[in-house]
Amino acid sequence: LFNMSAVAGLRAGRTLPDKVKIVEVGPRDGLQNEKTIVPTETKIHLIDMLSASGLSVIEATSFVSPKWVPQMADQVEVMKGIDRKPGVSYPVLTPNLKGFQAAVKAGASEVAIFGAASELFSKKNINCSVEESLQRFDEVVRMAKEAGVRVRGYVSCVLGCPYEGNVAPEKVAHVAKRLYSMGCYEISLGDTTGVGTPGSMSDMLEAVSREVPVNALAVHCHDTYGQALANILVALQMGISVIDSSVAGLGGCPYASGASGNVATEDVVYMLHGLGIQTGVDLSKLMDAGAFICRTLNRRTSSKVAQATCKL
Ligand SMILES: CC(C)(COP(=O)([O-])OP(=O)([O-])OC[C@H]1O[C@@H](n2cnc3c(N)ncnc32)[C@H](O)[C@@H]1OP(=O)([O-])[O-])[C@@H](O)C(=O)NCCC(=O)NCCSC(=O)C[C@@](C)(O)CC(=O)[O-]
Repeated sequence: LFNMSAVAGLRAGRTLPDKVKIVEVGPRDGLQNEKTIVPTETKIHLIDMLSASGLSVIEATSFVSPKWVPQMADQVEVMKGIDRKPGVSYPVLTPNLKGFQAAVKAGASEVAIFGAASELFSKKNINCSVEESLQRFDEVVRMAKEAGVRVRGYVSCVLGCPYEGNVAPEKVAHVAKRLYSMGCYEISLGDTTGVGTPGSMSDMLEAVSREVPVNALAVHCHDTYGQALANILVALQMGISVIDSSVAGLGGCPYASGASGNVATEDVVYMLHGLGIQTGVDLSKLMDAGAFICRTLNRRTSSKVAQATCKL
């Protein structure tokens, strides 16, 4: 169904990966901003439907303050309730040691720390400066190493900040390098408000990949300006093979007003399969998961693929 010469053209002189790992962030990034509290059973059912679709990484919840993000207050029950499929990783966000300890107690074997390339965003999101956050994260990573827990690192605002505007690629590279040096196995670069374009994505990735090996990088694109798939294609062409996305395009960040959801996982999978890139994901089952959560939340899917095929 896809035009081989166009695919060959996209691949020309580039090394598009044969396989991509999708990090599904819908149950966490997608739901954290929902105004009404989503029942715990719904979250658990969504995660189980997502694992049944073949996704191998599903970010399940956050161990953050319930005063800051009330939607994630049932994190322990979610971790207890999910049917953990062998071979599937269920990372959770942990901003500090308190969150890390609670996550491990709840059975997490992978966590994510989340910093930013912008001072004001850091303050609004986790109530500390970028440097203070890196010191906190260092403690978390050290304890995680002792406990045999893998740590992923996020950098937010890599292509722009809702409070500071432009963010220099060198700033992103600096934070990414610090997270990688402390021991994060993967660094996810977040275009938190979806302002980036293929041009700014390419400039930023060039700067970051001078400091962090490209095979340790992931991109995390919000689709606010409709640029996410184009930006992801640029990342693939630059050798990145880990893509974050959210089923049905759920989400937005509570500390980045106006940010729409992540790029829809369905749309990413459709594009990757069209490029002949393996994901291990069954698109039809994934769309069932998207239809389930949209029906339950009474919201419209943001996935163009789901809209086109009427799996709403
Ligand atoms: C980091 C803090 C906790 C600092 O918040 P703080 O108020 O500075 O923390 P504190 O250490 O002063 O403690 C204040 C209270 O919070 C409690 N507390 C302290 N830590 C925890 C914890 N881990 N879990 C539960 N409770 C905690 C602590 O026990 C205390 O409770 P009190 O004595 O008042 O009853 C807060 O700012 C917070 O929870 N922020 C989370 C914000 C968040 O989740 N944002 C969304 C995720 S980031 C994102 O979406 C972007 C991303 C990753 O997707 C990538 C992208 O798109 O860019």
